[in-house]
Amino acid sequence: MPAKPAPAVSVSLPTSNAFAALADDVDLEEHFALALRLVDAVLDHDDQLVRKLVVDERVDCWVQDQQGWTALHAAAYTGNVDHINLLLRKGNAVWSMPDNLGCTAGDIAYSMNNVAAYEALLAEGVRAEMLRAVLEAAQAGEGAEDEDESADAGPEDTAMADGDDAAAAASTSASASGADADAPKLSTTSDNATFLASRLVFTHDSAGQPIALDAEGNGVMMGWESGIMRATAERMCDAGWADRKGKRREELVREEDEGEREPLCVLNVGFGLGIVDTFLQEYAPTQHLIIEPHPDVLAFARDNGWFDKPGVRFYEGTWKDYFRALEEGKEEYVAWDGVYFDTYSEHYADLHAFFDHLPDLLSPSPHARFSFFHGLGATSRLLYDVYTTVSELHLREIGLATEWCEVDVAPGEGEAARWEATGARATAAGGDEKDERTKGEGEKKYWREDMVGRYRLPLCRLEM
Ligand SMILES: C[S@@+](CC[C@H](N)C(=O)[O-])C[C@H]1O[C@@H](n2cnc3c(N)ncnc32)[C@H](O)[C@@H]1O
Repeated sequence: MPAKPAPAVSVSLPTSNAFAALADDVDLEEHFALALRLVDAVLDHDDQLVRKLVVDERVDCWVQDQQGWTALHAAAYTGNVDHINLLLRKGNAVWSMPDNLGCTAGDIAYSMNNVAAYEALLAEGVRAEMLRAVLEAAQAGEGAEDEDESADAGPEDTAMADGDDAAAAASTSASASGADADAPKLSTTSDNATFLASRLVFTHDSAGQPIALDAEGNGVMMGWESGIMRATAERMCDAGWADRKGKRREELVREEDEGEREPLCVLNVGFGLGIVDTFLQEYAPTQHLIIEPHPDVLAFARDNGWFDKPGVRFYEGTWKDYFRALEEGKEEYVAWDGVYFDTYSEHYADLHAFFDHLPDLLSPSPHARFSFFHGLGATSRLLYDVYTTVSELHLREIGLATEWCEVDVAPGEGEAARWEATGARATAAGGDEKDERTKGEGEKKYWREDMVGRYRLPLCRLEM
């Protein structure tokens, strides 16, 4: 956990665009010296100087010292809520800025047990992210209007106008045609179209667990996530359908045909290694639809017999394609008793957009449940708490109540077996020796258990 910062002796000048906002006649060295003085003034509890620097001198509160601390980190460390509020309201402090160890101010407050400071930063994060969602939705709406106006445009032009899809589709077509050699390289982890166009490797980690790696060596799905997937399937299905477990499928079908039992229909978005689908199969669902667009994942599923399982059907496309197909009447609406969402290289805005379809997807059964993989902001306590709250608020807006259950990810297994998210140690257990992706040195963790604690499993139901 973070230590008290060493005195700020020097700072390297960032190359951020924020400098564009500074007038030419401002002496930058002096500007940064003042900003660092602010960090010290906060640590010294010097209220007068803090106010003078923020209000009168209009010091830039986002400037970081050598440890990456801003004045906001310092205020979180001392637990001074007045300073936090002043920096956020009157300064231009950024609530989510990480220090050199990846800790936000909120993470510092949490580690110091500064409860009021943590709550102030959490409230700021929630406010900021709710506002961001509204702005993004408005922007996407404007994009849709532009799309209508340019109905005669070619496919690339219309794709440009479609919010998140736009950037992805436009960049894919640009790189495929080689039209824009200077365009920034998109990552398989953050751009869905780039991910879907890249090759995957299915191998094993050092503990012999199956893993799927993307073209940059990042884990798309890891066997150690089985605990989360088992708990998810059980939480989604046990309340209404536990008595299907262990029964022969033919018997269940007969009982359904004779009206003695309700059918069970489940929808899973994102197949990965098919782990959650394997647990869902324990309930022998009447219908089990899997939405999956990646050709390598589909081939993996086919090779492992998933296309031959009774009741299982694949929709081979993205979930956005699926909703388009529903609208165009190419797919039939089904009332789903269980819906699970766990895709890759998408953003919170995508998950939020998926939420909006839930009232049309979920069956009226009192046992119908929705869940999603909640790895949102899982590198920081504050970010994880912010996204837990924001997703719950967004679900409430569309009439879903959320219950959170904490899950220990890999009980009984050593720390080394957890959160392995790359092919770093894959070769030991039979990974492909020739593939560079299984030979990495570093281990990129997308989850920091030390910061975040246990996994939070969301379980959502329509409020009747
Ligand atoms: C993390 S894995 C899912 C793991 C799965 N829950 C399991 O238990 O094995 C994510 C999956 O989502 C798929 N995916 C990525 N983008 C998608 C999209 N836009 N629509 C649907 N599926 C998507 C990926 O190809 C991948 O198979």
